[in-house]
Amino acid sequence: MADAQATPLPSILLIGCGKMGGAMLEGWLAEGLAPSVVVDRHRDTLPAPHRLVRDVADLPADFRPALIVLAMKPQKVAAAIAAVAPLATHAPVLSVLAGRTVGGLTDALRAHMPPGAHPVIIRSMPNTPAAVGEGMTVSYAPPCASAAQRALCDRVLSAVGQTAWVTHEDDINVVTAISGSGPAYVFLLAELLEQAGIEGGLPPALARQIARQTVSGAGVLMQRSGIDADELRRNVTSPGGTTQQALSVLMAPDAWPATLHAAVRAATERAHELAS
Ligand SMILES: NC(=O)c1ccc[n+]([C@@H]2O[C@H](COP(=O)([O-])OP(=O)(O)OC[C@H]3O[C@@H](n4cnc5c(N)ncnc54)[C@H](OP(=O)(O)O)[C@@H]3O)[C@@H](O)[C@H]2O)c1
Ligand code: PRO
Repeated sequence: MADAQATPLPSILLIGCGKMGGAMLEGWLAEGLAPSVVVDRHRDTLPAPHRLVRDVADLPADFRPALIVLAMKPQKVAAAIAAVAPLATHAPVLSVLAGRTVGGLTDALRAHMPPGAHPVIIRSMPNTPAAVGEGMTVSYAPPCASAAQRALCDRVLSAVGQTAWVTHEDDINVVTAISGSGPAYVFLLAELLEQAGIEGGLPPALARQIARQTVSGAGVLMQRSGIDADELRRNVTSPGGTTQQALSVLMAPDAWPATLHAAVRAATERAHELAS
């Protein structure tokens, strides 16, 4: 979260301002981003002094960002590489692309750089709660990244939530399957609870209200109390009561424990497949 004593947010080139790039940008704008440039085909407006362009071919010639953030779909990065390469000789590149490796991105950029030039790529996996300053971002910095470049990325990412670092790049794929994709699993839980309420005969508006507030209230309780999740679960579970009955279904070995582990494995494998 924002730290009043922290250094100001630097000037950024953000390429791709959709669900994830847009979520991070919300947080950065709220915290006073230095004059920056956003590249996106779909965004309509950006408050001054920031500049919005539709295509990397339209980057202002005078613009020298302190950090380049890649936030397009992994399959779309190739189209931006040639335009990014000249800027990446001066500024580190923070990639939030699922699966794409530091080595793959480095090779792609170097193909458009003078001989001997070496871009610095920091690979991060944020999540969309960044939009409200409650993100979780885990990053990997290769050995060629300086302490200052790493600190710069941490400053930018910690403006939109919590940060952590891993020392093995491969761990980012598991992180992707848990905290990167994880908000979707939680939102699915809210959807299913709402549907169950409607099927149980509740008015739809009430089913929606209780599902949403239960998911968000439980999250806030977990965060503020610092109590372990299993203890918080036991606090809800009266012996012989309703919760125990429900949990005997959900916690059966072939139910949530198996399903969630299989889901995380599937997402991790997909992150590996996207690697290049
Ligand atoms: N969504 C998440 O929860 C999440 C979490 C962690 C990481 N990520 C990563 O973040 C990246 C973006 O995901 P997203 O869900 O935010 O995708 P998204 O909503 O599709 O946003 C990407 C945006 O970038 C635009 N774009 C891509 N290349 C461009 C270019 N060369 N010039 C101008 N605009 C360009 C896209 O426009 P077009 O559609 O027209 O190309 C789109 O508006 C992915 O690599 C993903 O792995 C996402
Ligand atoms: N969204 C991206 C995906 O689904 C990466 C994590 C969350 O691939």
